[in-house]
Amino acid sequence: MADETFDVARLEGAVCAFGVFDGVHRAHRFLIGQAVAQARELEKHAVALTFDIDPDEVFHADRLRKLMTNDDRLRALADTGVDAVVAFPFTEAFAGQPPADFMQRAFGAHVPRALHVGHGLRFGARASGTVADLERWGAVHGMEVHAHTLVQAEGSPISATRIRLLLQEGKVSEARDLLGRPYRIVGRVVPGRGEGAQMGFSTANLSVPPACLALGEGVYAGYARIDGETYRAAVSVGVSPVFSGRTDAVCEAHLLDFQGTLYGAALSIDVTHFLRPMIKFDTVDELIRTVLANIAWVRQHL
Ligand SMILES: Cc1cc2nc3c(=O)[nH]c(=O)nc-3n(C[C@H](O)[C@H](O)[C@H](O)COP(=O)(O)O)c2cc1C
Ligand SMILES: Nc1ncnc2c1ncn2[C@@H]1O[C@H](COP(=O)(O)OP(=O)(O)O)[C@@H](O)[C@H]1O
Repeated sequence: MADETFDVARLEGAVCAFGVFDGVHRAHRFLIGQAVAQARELEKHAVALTFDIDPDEVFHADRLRKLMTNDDRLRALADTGVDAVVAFPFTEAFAGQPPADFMQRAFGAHVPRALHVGHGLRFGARASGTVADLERWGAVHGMEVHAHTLVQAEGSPISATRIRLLLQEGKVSEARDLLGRPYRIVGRVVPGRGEGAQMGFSTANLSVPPACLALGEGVYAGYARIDGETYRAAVSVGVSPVFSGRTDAVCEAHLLDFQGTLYGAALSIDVTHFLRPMIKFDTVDELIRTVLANIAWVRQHL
């Protein structure tokens, strides 16, 4: 695991990969791999350089659908083979500077040896800074800039936006191909209406901020992790239409072979299969029969 002290002094002479890196998906990991390879060759530090929060949280909070929480993103970056992760504080004052000021503030005090970026990178006020700006600044200050074409899958670039669209449609296995790992839901278990147990299947209600639920409505299978233990799980995403008005849970999970209480626990679920859309059943009996059949499917296939 890399150093997570986020000390900007670590940029001095380092070979950096620079980006937001939501999802830390395959194209991100390729880019970071390029930086790590050059760092090893030059015997310099390899640094993943990012922001502490996703810029979209500041500028597009309304339509935000992140692939990862910021904590998970920083942890995943630390796990890519770099020596350190450096996160700039993403404030409007810092990120909203004209490109020239941004580069001076970001890199002026501790000039990196090289910066690896995606060729479409934008930064600074109104995202007006481009790779060409970085190259000009780099030429003056002794910082190489390597702009990479994004890794492609099935003829088009892998991007966080593309993965978000797949997830919104419930296409978890296509999303997994691009992410390089299953999509993960992270949340805390909160009390629900207390009716699940009577229906024959307890469900842990997960509190997940809408911005952190990129997955579309539907019923899924996956692996839930709690306190280092893994359980197979049947998961519903979206407010139950049968109980709409009486529940606001956006994610519920039944953990197979778990007994006990989960209230307050941090739960993560790696979602591996789409089972079916959410259904507005006419009767609760029909709902119970269908969910029990979904749970049986998970028992058999996972
Ligand atoms: C695997 C699974 C699938 C579900 N599918 C549906 C569904 O298709 N339609 C629906 O209205 N609710 C669905 N639910 C939600 C259940 O109705 C809900 O878990 C139940 O009402 C218990 O709620 P409570 O925990 O708040 O008491 C599903 C729940 C799970 C765990
Ligand atoms: N196998 C299980 N899967 C999920 N939650 C379980 C399981 N066994 C026990 N629980 C506990 O039961 C709670 C859910 O019970 P439930 O009757 O559905 O009420 P609630 O309305 O609080 O969701 C969970 O939050 C968890 O603490």
